[in-house]
Order: sequence, then structure tokens, then C-alpha cells
Amino acid sequence: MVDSADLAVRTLGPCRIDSPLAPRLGARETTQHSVVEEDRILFDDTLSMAGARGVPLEQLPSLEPGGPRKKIYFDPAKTRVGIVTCGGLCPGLNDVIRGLVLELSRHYGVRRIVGFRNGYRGFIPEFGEDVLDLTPEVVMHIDDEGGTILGTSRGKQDPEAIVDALERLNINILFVIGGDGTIRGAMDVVRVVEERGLKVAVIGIPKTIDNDIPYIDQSFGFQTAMSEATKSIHAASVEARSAPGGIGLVKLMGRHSGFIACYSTLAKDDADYVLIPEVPFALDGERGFLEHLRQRVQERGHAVVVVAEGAGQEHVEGEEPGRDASGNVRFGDIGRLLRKRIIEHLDARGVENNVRYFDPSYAIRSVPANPYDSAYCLRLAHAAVHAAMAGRTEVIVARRRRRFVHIPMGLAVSRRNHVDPLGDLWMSVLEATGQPVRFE
Ligand SMILES: Nc1ncnc2c1ncn2[C@@H]1O[C@H](COP(=O)(O)OP(=O)(O)OP(=O)(O)O)[C@@H](O)[C@H]1O
Ligand SMILES: O=P(O)(O)OC[C@H]1O[C@](O)(CO)[C@@H](O)[C@@H]1O
Ligand SMILES: [Mg+2]
Repeated sequence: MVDSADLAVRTLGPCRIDSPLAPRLGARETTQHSVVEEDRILFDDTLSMAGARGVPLEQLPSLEPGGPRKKIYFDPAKTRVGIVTCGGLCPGLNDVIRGLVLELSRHYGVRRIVGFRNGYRGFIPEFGEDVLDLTPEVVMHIDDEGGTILGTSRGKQDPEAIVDALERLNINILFVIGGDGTIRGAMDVVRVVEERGLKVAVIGIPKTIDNDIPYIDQSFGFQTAMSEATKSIHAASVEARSAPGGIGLVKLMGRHSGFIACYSTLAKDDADYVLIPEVPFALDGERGFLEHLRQRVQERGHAVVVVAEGAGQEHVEGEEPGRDASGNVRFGDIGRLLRKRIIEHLDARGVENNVRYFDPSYAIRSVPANPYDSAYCLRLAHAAVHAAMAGRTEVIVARRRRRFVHIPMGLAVSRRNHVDPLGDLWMSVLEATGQPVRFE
């Protein structure tokens, strides 16, 4: 259970400098729309969860609110900032970079901002990457494009060498935009920064199209990625309905978490099956997936199946999961296996079938952010700059239940966000598809 110690935010020191934003803050007070810096946001949001703690109100676990402070830690005139993007692509990376640069330069007056290229390897001299000077002019229109203007990479780098680069460039604030691996890498950087007695703030902006970072509302870019995925589901549905025994099969990203598969299915509401990593399924047998699909195709003439890439890995025989440069598992291809097994199963029973296989893969994450995600990215960037200028470190900025908050990095990587097989989302998917609770 998360407790107050897990939510404690680290700071580099007291804030003694008047923030250039202070005059704008006026007589702000906590409302439904904002939380003042002295206030706290309750972690538990039900009476039963809060009550089960058995402690007085002021001892309930609570989060530090994000947002501008009247006093800040860093003197903008003397502050130098670095930005890095790591891990897989996600819609909105450029929006976040742009938001950071514009907020830092226009509102705080920070003049020196550099981007490290190609993830953490951009800090390592052996790779020979230069740094990119980031000015408002450079970033102004980068949000029109998907990807990241800084480039990205996987693979662990030596935190000592990363901090050497921070020292060489006199960086006071490092923004890391990435997923769980990136945040773990950032925690290593914080450890070395501390060992050397440096005053460098390290702030994370969590990025994951898989939506697998816990304790936050949907991560930025997720909505765009899942909107893209709906296009393939729609195409699969059209194909399936246009052929006798038509079966549209769509494989979507989602290594350990099936959020993209679930939400894109709900958005189109014409899939008959969703298979996700969190819910194991039997393929064979009377109550297995293949037999259920056969019946559905015979009853309705067609079917649409959505599968997340990490689903049903126990069925992908003979393919040892590999590892990428960061140590993430590389799964066997459940989509191709399903296609083969569906055709074999229906052919063997004399059921006409026309399977159309869609694997939109990288196409859902390489697009520019939609307007909703762009606005969300900008607000996250603002929150990240406020946190950094106020000397917070080893935190990610995030929106949790509509409030912007600071979440310690340790908590953000303590577990993975999953679709709960007993939760409301999966229940909605079961209702939308009409598939059985289990294939067993
Ligand atoms: N356990 C770890 N400890 C330290 N650094 C790590 C660790 N795992 C990954 N990293 C660093 O973080 C970077 C990105 O990690 P990774 O490839 O796992 O992507 P990610 O940030 O988890 O994003 P996503 O999985 O959403 O694509 C790597 O280049 C590596 O330098
Ligand atoms: O091929 P890459 O770039 O390693 O990324 C693939 C993985 O990245 C993710 O998109 C997460 O960033 C996963 O859904 C997917 O398994
Ligand atoms: Mg990851």
C-alpha cells in the first residue's frame, strides 16, 4: 500500500528567489481547478480506502500539487537546461520539447537550453553526438511532426558518464522524457549527482503509448495512438463484413498492458474479441477462443479480433522471447500465430474463412499528437518547468484525477499500470464485444 513516505518529494534546497510568474498568481486559492502550493492532494479517493488507513485527516497520504510557485530555487539568468527523449516514440514528444523551451525562455527568462541527441547515448562522448541549441525559433513548429527532433534510443548508459556531461556543460536542470526505463536511468543520474554533491534537478515527463506508468491518468500521446489504432479496426471490420467468412484480425502495440487494444476497440465498438496480456486465454478446446470464433463466424458470417502484441505469449511456441538493448522483452508474433491457427481451425471444420491481417505497429505512435494530446503535452511541460525551477528533483510531473501533481520517480517505477481483469474498463470491453469472461 502506498504511504506518505512514498509520496515525499525531494528538493535541492529552499526557494529564495522571487519567481517571474509570482505577479500572475495573485490571490489564487484551492478550487476545483487549481491547488495552491501550500495545499496537498489526497492520494485515496474513496471513503473506504481513506477510512481503512485509520489515521487522522492530516496524516492521510497526499501528493504535492504541481504548478507555479511564488518563490523559486534557480536563478533563471544563471540556469542552464538539458532535455533528452528516450525509449520508443510516442505522439507528443515534440510538443513537450516545445512546451519546455517556450515556458523556460518566455516566462522564466532562461536563455540556455540544449537538447541531447538520441537518448542517453547523447551524453556519452564515444557516440560523438553533438548537442542541439533549443531556442523558441528552433522549436516553434516542431509539434507539426511526429517523432522527436532530438532522436531517441534504447540501451543502458553509464550514469557517471552522463553526469560528467552535465558537469561539462554546466547543466542545472535535466528534463527526461521517457518511460519506465528512462525514469530508472534518471534515478541513476540523481544518485551520481548526489554522490558528487551537485545541485542538478532531474525532472521526468512520463511517456508511454502503452499507458503502463502507474498512478497517473492516461499518459500523453495515448489518445492519439489509440485513435490511430481505430483506423485499422475500422478497416478490419469493413474487410470482414465484405467477404464470406470474413475475419479481420488486428494486432496492436502493448507489451505488458492492453490499454490501446481496449480503448481503440471501445471507440469503434465493432470488434467481437479483444485479447490482452492481462487476461490469459485458451486457444483449443470446447471453451477455447478458436471454437468460439468458429461459432460466431458461422452465426454472423464475419468477426473482428483485436490482439495486443503481448497477449497469449504461452501459445507462441518455439520463439524464445528476445531482449532489446534496454533489456525489454521482445515477444513472439501472436498476430501471425493467431492467423495461422484460425485458418487451420476453420479449414479443418469446413468453415469458409477469409482472414485479413492488420499490423499497424509503428504507424500508431509515429504520428503528430492530436489537439487534445498537444494541449495535454503543453500543460505537462509547464508543470515540469515549474517543478524544476522550484528545485524539485527525482520526480515526474503527471496528471492524476485531473490534478497536476509531483510523483517521486521511485513510486512511478514501483509497478506497472495494467488493465484490471476485474475492473470497469475490462468490463466495458466484455460488454462491447460480447466475448466470454474467459476462454478456458
Ligand atoms: N533499469 C534501468 N536502469 C537504468 N537505465 C535504464 C534502465 N532501463 C532502461 N534504462 C535507460 O532508459 C532508456 C530507455 O529505456 P527503455 O528502452 O526501456 O524505454 P522506456 O523509457 O521504458 O520507454 P518505452 O518502454 O515506453 O518505450 C535506455 O536507453 C536506458 O539508457
Ligand atoms: O520496436 P521498438 O522501438 O523497440 O518498440 C516496440 C515497443 O515500444 C512500445 O511502443 C512502448 O514504447 C511497445 O508497445 C512496443 O512493444
Ligand atoms: Mg518501458
